[in-house]
Amino acid sequence: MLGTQTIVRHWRRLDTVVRHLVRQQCSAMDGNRVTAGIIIVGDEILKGQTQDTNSHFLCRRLFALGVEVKRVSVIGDDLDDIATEVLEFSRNYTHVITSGGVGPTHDDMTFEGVAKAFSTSTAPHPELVQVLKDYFGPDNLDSAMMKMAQIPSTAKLQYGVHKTTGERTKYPLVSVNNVYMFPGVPSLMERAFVLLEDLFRNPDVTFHTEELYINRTESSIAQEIKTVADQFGKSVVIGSYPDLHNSYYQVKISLESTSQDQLNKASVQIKSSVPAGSVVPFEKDPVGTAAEHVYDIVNSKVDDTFHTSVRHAVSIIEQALDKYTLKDMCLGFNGGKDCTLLLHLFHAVVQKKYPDEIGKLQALYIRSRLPFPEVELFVQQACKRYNLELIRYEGRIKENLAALKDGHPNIKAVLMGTRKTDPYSDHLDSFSMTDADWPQFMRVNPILNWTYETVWTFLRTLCLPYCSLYDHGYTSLGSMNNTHPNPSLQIVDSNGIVSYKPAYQLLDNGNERDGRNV
Ligand SMILES: Cc1cc2nc3c(=O)[nH]c(=O)nc-3n(C[C@H](O)[C@H](O)[C@H](O)COP(=O)(O)OP(=O)(O)OC[C@H]3O[C@@H](n4cnc5c(N)ncnc54)[C@H](O)[C@@H]3O)c2cc1C
Ligand SMILES: [Co+2]
Ligand SMILES: [K+]
Ligand SMILES: [Mg+2]
Repeated sequence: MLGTQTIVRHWRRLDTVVRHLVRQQCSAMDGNRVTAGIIIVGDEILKGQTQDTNSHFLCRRLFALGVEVKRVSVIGDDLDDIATEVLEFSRNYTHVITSGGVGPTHDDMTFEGVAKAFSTSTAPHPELVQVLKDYFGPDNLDSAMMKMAQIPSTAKLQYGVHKTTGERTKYPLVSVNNVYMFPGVPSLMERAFVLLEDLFRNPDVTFHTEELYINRTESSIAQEIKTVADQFGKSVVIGSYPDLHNSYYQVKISLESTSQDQLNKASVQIKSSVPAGSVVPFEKDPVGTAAEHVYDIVNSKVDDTFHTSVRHAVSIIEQALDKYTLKDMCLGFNGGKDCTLLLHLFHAVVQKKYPDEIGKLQALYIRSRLPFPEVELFVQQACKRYNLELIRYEGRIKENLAALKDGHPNIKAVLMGTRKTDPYSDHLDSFSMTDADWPQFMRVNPILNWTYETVWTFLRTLCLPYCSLYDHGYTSLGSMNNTHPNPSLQIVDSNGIVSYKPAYQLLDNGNERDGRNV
């Protein structure tokens, strides 16, 4: 006798085989092609009041998923036009993606248009009604909003899944047959698409990609890149993206191909045609790879100043983590280069010690009287990047440390980016209690003996983001009223125009604080 489970198992296997055969058959018929048509819906686009950027976004993403976009159509908010276009696209392409016309106002007609294309009508979808209630709150739900739940009777709701958290999105996408109806607002459309893109992926096409980072202006290399792009034609798609605010490169060149071999050839070609030394190493995700890269340095056999400094700092942070829990500790963070590198080391050590559940690091930011907006912005960005719990005060350090004692009695130790060359710091040890007349905290100083040069070697070899002021000649940051670019970095061109070299080019360690009055 066969048990139920066995039958189910056999049935599943048979099902898999059948599916496989069907897929092979289909692939043979259409040569593994997955196609798409995009319909952009909106009067405002046809009138030139809004520029359509959604089709560009969709084309780029679909291409990367191995989907051939065959046609993009822009139509107005007209029921019959929508119905006609959707029906035709639906017959001709594997996937149809519409953008726009799914909102609550009278001119949003995509759902009705799609219903008409498939000879059905719209009706309130109970699950979507509930979603709308949860999303907007039952009190904010007027009849106009309820219109968004009026969808074709044969519609399906597609929920996206966040790739990192595995969480399901709150708001679903509506689809009928092979037609997927996205919102028109670019940020909403992009977010929804990214989470649902597996619906469209062509499993038979693999895209190989590479990115090259070049520290020259885009115009100075444009001709060389064009020559390579022309030579490889459609076999390697080459894109060029300037970045005006990156500390490491000026242009990102992206290469995409279905052939790894062709991709490699194009990459070699580009590297040999741009000026020597202009292709720079760049790490896109320094935070995610922090532990890996930091411990590579720690475990390497090299014994120069840089490696010894990193090794020593890591061991101090590890000792601190043996003595204190994450809740007992915070990092003194004011956006400067020293605590920026320390933040990275701290993150790396915690990532290594608790790989599964990296807790939130606490950071203490005592905002100065006149902070640079660049510093404020950088602190915000760092919080996001490293997922920091920011404790923020304003004014004098000593008074705010007293406030910290009251407000956060759990905090016993503060990691600090102090170096011996800082004022009043040459007597400090790796672990030093605050002075007797200060609120009592253990100051943990992992980088006391680091030199200016080592600080920059660390930041730059790990491609860490740092406050943009350092790229404009500032070498030490205080308040706006007492900090200037460092005079030894000044350059004056033949027209008398003054500019400053970046901080990491300062040669003499002795004059790091020359741009500060205090
Ligand atoms: C937690 C803490 C404890 C201190 N204890 C003492 C003490 O016992 N005796 C004493 O005389 N002075 C103490 N100070 C003041 C300290 O010595 C410096 O005056 C102050 O850090 C500014 O120094 P700087 O500009 O030379 O160095 P910076 O290079 O600006 O600062 C050194 C490091 O201090 C931390 N830090 C500096 N300013 C801030 C800020 N606004 N918010 C958060 N973190 C900051 C950062 O980790 C930074 O890397 C303390 C400061 C802090 C933040
Ligand atoms: Co700038
Ligand atoms: K740049
Ligand atoms: Mg400093």
